[in-house]
Amino acid sequence: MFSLSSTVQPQVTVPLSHLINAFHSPKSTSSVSASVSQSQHRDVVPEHEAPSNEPVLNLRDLGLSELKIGQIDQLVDHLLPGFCKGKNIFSHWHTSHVSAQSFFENKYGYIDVFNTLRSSCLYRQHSRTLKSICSDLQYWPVFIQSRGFKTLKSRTRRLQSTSERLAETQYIAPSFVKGFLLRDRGSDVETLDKLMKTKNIPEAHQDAFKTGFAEGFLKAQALTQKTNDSLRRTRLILFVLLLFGIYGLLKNPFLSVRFRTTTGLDSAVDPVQMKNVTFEHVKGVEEAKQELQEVVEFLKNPQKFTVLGGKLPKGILLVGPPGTGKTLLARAVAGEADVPFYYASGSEFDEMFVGVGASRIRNLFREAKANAPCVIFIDELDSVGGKRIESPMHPYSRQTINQLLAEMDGFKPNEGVIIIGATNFPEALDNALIRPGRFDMQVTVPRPDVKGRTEILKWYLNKIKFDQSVDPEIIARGTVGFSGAELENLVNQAALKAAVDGKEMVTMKELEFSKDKILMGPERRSVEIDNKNKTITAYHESGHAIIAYYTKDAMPINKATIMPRGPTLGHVSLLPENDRWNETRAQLLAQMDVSMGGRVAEELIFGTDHITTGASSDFDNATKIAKRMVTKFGMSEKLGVMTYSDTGKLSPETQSAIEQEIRILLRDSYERAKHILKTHAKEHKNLAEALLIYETLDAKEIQIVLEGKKLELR
Ligand SMILES: Nc1ncnc2c1ncn2[C@@H]1O[C@H](COP(=O)(O)OP(=O)(O)OP(=O)(O)O)[C@@H](O)[C@H]1O
Ligand SMILES: [Zn+2]
Repeated sequence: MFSLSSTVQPQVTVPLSHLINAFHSPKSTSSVSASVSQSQHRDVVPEHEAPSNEPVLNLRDLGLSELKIGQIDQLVDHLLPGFCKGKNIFSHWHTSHVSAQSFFENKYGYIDVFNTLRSSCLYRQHSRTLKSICSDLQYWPVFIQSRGFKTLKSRTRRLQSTSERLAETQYIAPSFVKGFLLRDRGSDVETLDKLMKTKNIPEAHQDAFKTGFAEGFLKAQALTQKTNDSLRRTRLILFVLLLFGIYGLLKNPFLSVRFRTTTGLDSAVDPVQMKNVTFEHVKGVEEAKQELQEVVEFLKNPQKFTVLGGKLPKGILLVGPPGTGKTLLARAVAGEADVPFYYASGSEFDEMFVGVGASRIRNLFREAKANAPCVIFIDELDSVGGKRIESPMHPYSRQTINQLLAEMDGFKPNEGVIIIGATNFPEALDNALIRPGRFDMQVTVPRPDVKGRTEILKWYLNKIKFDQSVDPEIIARGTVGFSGAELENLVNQAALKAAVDGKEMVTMKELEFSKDKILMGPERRSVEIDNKNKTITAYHESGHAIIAYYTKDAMPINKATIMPRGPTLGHVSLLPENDRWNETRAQLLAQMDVSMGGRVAEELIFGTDHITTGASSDFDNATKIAKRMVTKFGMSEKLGVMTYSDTGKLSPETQSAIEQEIRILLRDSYERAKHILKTHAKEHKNLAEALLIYETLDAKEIQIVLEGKKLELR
């Protein structure tokens, strides 16, 4: 039955919820008539509004929280004699709230405070759930004065026992799960009622039962607190992980490049130890290697050079076309001297953001100086050290180059830092960079000559399996103007071709094939060329070959083919015996004659009406040679030994004189070619027919055909 002592628990706020439970319990556990009376009562009460300025106090404030089981019963009995037996008050009177109260007052001589309390708080909004009412009544409106009593001792004991029990509960399930399970306090209160009813708990045990229930509630509260703590901890851990994640992403090479780009903080390049690259790896650039040898000596033993007070260059500028081995040489210098090698590309310093390029240069030099002796290599120096022109594309280039100049001035020549710069356009460099004290030593790295090309080809051929019949010199002769990188690529392509064809070794055929592919583009085997066009091409190409063969100063023939390749339908290749440093007038005229051979052949064999467009590039070539002979080489009697650079600015007379001379040279060449082809019409026909059968003929085969011998069938 109603018992305050059993519901009030020694904890600050909790007992109030249970107090509601206590108020609620007579209703739910009383007889049917009692509940009827209450429901009617509730019907009436809603019109009644409790005073809004009710003083509110919790049980602790009232001192009731410290009461032991049974003590509150006594207290209530004392204050309200007969209250505990007074259920008939609620059940027998079908009166309004006000009259019920005054009746009570008349009968007992004091106001029924509990009725007031019930009417103002509990039943004011009867449609609300028990749970919400419980939360409303965290505080108990009080109309009577009361004194509380507590002892420190009892309080300590209570706290102890609470924490002990809490600890027990914690091990049962994860705290956040408990938090969820125990959050619904309202339903707990309801459950207590039901439990009391359904379990038929004897009156003697009800106190203990309720105490236990209240303690459970306390644990739930403590667990909720614990859940909040653990959630906070989880959030903190997630935040720390997020920070780590962001840091990790920034360390990622791809993103860090972006990071560097925007901040320029970490721009120095890690040094690379270049032991495995030596001068032995760089072929065909003997002069450059000799010049760099003294730098290697200096890096190995700086004292030897400084004892006599001599100064070595701070900067060395490697000048040469792309792919000729400038980077390789710089690496070889570091490798020979066994010092760290710092690589930086000029374009890395070319930044849109102010100060970034300059700060990178600073970082690079700072690191290098700390690791001297060493080599700093700046590739594409022109992109950082170009002339300091104001350009919207490179707004801060001035700053960067100034920083580079300052850094180069900033260390003594004997500190052991050697800066090697490389460029394809030395003329584009800022003059301040190439004055003595900066890049004051220039080393030219030219395209390799035929000897150099042969060496480079041998070097790379030795890295693959090749047939003994391979003659690197022949390939070298046919690859005039190739750089080291292009020759390396040629050998590699030949190896790939051999692999595709299922061969065990690379032969001359694959090397020739890859040379033509690089020079003229890939073969177009799939192209269907009709017989008529094939025949025209065969006579056209044999025309070139016949002129080359029968002209004294023409280059030796290497090969003739009617296999379409790149934009051409066929071609004849000629090989100089050696790289030509100079060309004679006779050689130039011979080249023009060979070019004319194609068109002359078409005209002689098929007639003027059937000449084709296929000779246009031949004429281009011949015209260029004739023009240079007249305007540059002083090889025209009429115009004399004089150069004419900008023909557009010349007087009309001079212009027409130049034009006439070129015309005469070309016409004479055409006539000479015609004469040769008419003279060797038979050989011309034989060669064309052989080409139609074999598609490609090498130098030896051409010779056999032109000597009138039969070719062995392949
Ligand atoms: N003289 C050479 N001897 C051997 N290999 C060479 C030579 N020249 C070029 N190579 C090959 O070509 C590659 C590219 O050459 P490298 O990068 O040194 O040329 P580069 O002159 O620095 O070109 P760029 O001016 O384009 O930077 C080298 O790694 C090497 O494999
Ligand atoms: Zn031609």
